[in-house]
Amino acid sequence: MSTRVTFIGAGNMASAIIGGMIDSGYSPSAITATSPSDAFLAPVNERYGIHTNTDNVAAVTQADVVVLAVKPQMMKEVCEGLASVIQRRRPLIISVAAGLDAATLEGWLGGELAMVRCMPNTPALVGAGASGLFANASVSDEQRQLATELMEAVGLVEWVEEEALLDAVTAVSGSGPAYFFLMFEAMEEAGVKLGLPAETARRLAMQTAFGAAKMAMASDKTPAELKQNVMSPGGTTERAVEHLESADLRRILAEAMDACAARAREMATELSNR
Ligand SMILES: NC(=O)C1=CN([C@@H]2O[C@H](COP(=O)(O)OP(=O)(O)OC[C@H]3O[C@@H](n4cnc5c(N)ncnc54)[C@H](O)[C@@H]3O)[C@@H](O)[C@H]2O)C=CC1
Ligand SMILES: O=C(O)[C@@H]1CCC=N1
Repeated sequence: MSTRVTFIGAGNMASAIIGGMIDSGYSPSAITATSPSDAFLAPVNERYGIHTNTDNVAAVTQADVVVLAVKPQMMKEVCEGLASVIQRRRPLIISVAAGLDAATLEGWLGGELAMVRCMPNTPALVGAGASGLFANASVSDEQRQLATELMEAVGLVEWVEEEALLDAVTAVSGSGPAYFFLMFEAMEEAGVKLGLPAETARRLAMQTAFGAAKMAMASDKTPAELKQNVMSPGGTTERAVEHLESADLRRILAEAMDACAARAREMATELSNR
């Protein structure tokens, strides 16, 4: 029998992981998602044919794995409501919440548990996610393997051995899709100013990002070498890249990612003191 997975929350991140799991062959009948309102559940039910439930406690009574996928601000209330059934049943807990540490979640869930913290990203929806995972000391090798299999169903998995490094993962890949979407918006706008139809500029920008990522992943060369290969001496790319470097794109990105990781730490403090 396949592992029964219950998602608490059926929003962007849960739907992305569920969609990816189903595309990669997970049985919809082994997956349940919850939300307080049927309005959120109807789309995942119709789209994926999974079980849905507005009652969190009922939804975890048969679960082998419980994925906590509500907003960090909702997590305390949700965990406290689940504590007794979770302590009785002791499933593997996987939390995808940004900035909430395992010890705080265990406290809200009534005590020591096997817990994996996962920082996924929304491209999980198309099987191209990137997740950073951390396991607390109660997680067995078998459970680690289970978490790896679950998240590998929706993309790349990288384990980190220090929980604090999940904030760095958040800065790189958890929030990272938004940086690239921003680039698409900006490249489309700039392409339109140069005379292209918006749709043409958007398609070209997206295909270029896709091609660059695919090529970099398949190549033995470093990104610096691949960049150099595009930059003919005295040519067009050189001019553009010089402009990006002198406008300090690297510093801007580093500062944005520092701010992201700092916000994850700040959320941890704010939320654990509630
Ligand atoms: N959106 C993203 O790109 C990423 C989000 N995350 C994390 O995923 C978690 C969820 O974020 P999103 O999916 O973006 O939020 P969302 O707002 O799209 O989804 C939250 C879901 O929780 C449900 N919910 C609210 N109260 C509930 C309750 N009492 N019981 C059960 N369900 C309840 C809502 O109905 C909704 O379906 C957050 O903790 C976030 O930090 C992590 C990585 C990336
Ligand atoms: O913005 C957020 O807080 C969540 C966590 C990483 C991506 N989205």
